[in-house]
Amino acid sequence: MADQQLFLDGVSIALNGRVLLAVSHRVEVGEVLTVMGPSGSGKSTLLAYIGGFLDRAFSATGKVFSGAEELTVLPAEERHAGILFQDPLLFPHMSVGGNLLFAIPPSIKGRAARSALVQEALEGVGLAGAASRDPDTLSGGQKARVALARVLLSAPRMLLLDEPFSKLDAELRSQMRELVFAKARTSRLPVVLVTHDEADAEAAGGPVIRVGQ
Ligand SMILES: Nc1ncnc2c1ncn2[C@@H]1O[C@H](COP(=O)(O)OP(=O)(O)OP(=O)(O)O)[C@@H](O)[C@H]1O
Repeated sequence: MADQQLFLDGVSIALNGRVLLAVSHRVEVGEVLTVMGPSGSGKSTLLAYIGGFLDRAFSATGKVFSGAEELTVLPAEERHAGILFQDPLLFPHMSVGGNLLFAIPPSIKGRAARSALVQEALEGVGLAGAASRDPDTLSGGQKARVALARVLLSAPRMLLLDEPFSKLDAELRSQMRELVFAKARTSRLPVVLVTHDEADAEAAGGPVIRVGQ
């Protein structure tokens, strides 16, 4: 289901009768659309609308398409949005491999096939051999890589990034950006990135939308 452009068709989101943001944009495969704006301007809310988990406090109009398919008529679990937040949100009671196995769609059967996908995903983020590790023993940067591997294994149609680099120090941050954007290109996924950091927008290299100004 990758390889589909993401189309935000006249999306407008309001809170208590006031429009927070309005966006119309086609995000191409491998492209990163960066959304910037002050705190409270509705950036995370836009990702929630795309992903299908908008809180009822908001009212929204406009459609979201993945290729020709309208997502806004589908429940969140059928939209296949891959989301990364500030926090990697790994399950602490599972090994790294367990966290990754959990994300693989059930349509992929067979223990050996699933296990091979986990190994491949870990190699792809520079963590070969980490499957048996306990997430609590990983550094912040390593956890972020596991979260990336996990979201890619879930066969998403797009990546929605809610400040996923903001807790990393400068060097890790720049490495992680490059890795995420490279994976989006090779996995043929459109990306929406929410950030406060101009350097993120620059590294993303795509269009930038400024909201709440
Ligand atoms: N569940 C909710 N019910 C009511 N208001 C909410 C709810 N969630 C967020 N808000 C409000 O909606 C507005 C937009 O919030 P949102 O989290 O989208 O902003 P943001 O631009 O992502 O901010 P930040 O940069 O601080 O993460 C804010 O004024 C926030 O207080």
